[in-house]
Amino acid sequence: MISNAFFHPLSPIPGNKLIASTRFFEALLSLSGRAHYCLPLTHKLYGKVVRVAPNIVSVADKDMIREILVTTDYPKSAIYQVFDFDGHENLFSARNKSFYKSRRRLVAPAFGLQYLQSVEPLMHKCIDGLLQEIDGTLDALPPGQININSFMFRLSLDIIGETVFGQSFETIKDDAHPVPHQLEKTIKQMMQQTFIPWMKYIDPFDFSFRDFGAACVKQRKASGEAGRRVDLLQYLIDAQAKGREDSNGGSKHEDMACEEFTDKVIGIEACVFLIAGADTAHSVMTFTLMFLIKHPDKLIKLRSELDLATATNPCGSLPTYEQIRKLPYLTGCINESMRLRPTAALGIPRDVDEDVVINNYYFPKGTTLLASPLQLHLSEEYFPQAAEYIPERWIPDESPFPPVQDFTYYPFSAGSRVCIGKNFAMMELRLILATLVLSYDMELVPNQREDCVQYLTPSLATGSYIIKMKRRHKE
Ligand code: HEM
Repeated sequence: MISNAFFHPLSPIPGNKLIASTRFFEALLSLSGRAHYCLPLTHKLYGKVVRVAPNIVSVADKDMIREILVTTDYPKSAIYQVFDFDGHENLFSARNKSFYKSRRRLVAPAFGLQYLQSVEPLMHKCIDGLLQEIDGTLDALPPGQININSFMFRLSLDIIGETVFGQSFETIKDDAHPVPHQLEKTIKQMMQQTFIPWMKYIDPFDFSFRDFGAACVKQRKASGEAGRRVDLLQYLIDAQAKGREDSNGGSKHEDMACEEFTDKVIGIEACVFLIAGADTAHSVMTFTLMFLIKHPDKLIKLRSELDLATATNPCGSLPTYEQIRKLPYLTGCINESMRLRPTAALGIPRDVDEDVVINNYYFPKGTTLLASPLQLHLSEEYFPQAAEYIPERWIPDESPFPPVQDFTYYPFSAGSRVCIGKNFAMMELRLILATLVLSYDMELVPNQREDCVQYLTPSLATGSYIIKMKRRHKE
């Protein structure tokens, strides 16, 4: 510990010597889900670049973040190995850049705006199911108190089920489907085994959800032309077929990833979308509603914008994406929520692959750099009144503040490894928020706990946020 604290090549980096000398505190805070409370404090005490474990440095300097994520684009950290579900890298876990490039090229068009618009009816179907369940709960449980956190969690799972696996998990109706439970357990195990690797011998991963992914691929293929659907699974299956065709035709696909794009691999990538796409959207949705309910003036303003945009819709019909996708206040409300509660609050880990000096700091090969969004998102220097929820700051004509600077805000990461599901997520978030705000009057239920735990994503420590909801009757 003494050697780590005082004689390690990273010891000149500011930070608490005791914390920096061992992984104990990192493990303690991460496993308790409370590290996000300490990280800002550490930066406040020691500055924008802070050593937080023997080999790990948290960085909250926008120019260094650009260097780490974009300019040099350091590879993802070895920590991601824990996401190699079958011992092979996948889109999320890939550290090998050439493998990653070819896999992303194969998968990315499925997340292009054009293709995504074709999955809109599937999202609508799930959102419609949500409204029915909320209405049912409101009828059954006057005075209309709803745990919106639970509804958002279940809805985000169902949307991924419907759009990625070709079948909803129907969690909005009941908790019976095994996959979400297996997934929750596996994520907990992953966190644990990042710090305590030998736990894998005592509590091995439950990989049954991986078999579910493969079974969905098999089932889709077996159903032939009649079973075709416009969803992400179909896109991946078609991409596989196209890759094989190219190879057979002599014009062998330039990348190896196609040949390796087996049914099993497609199933695993689908599970990756489930892990990366369900909890993230759930937490953003819950926090956005929470902020709006606590700021009724903002909620009224958002509703006016939505009412105007959907004025010609027949009563009871859901807003279409075309109607809402460019609404500035709707986007501002979501952006502002992701600023205050970024998903990757503990930082985006990248490994330095050779000895380097960045901004006069020396980092030996093997250092893990955490690009920390939380610190920048909450910085008064870049976001005046940083602790306040002010969606107007995202609308140039309305913002009382200077424009948001590059690399001070990156809720979806940045550079080559930016979230592939960003367009998907924004579409989902806009559709859900617009529908709820148009359909219900919502009110705060005071005196609830709002503290968060942060594992892969932030979530409410109690797992609950109750709001008062009432079906809206338009004047
Ligand atoms: C509001 C919702 C979302 C947020 C805030 C979010 C945020 C992020 C962030 C910060 C990363 C970088 C993580 C890292 O480097 O460790 C990421 C990566 C990723 N996200 Fe999202 N995400 C969201 C929704 C989704 C959805 C809906 C999907 C898929 C359906 C998805 C799929 C992925 C994948 C596959 C990656 C890895 C990309 C790569 O490494 O190239 N995300 N996301």
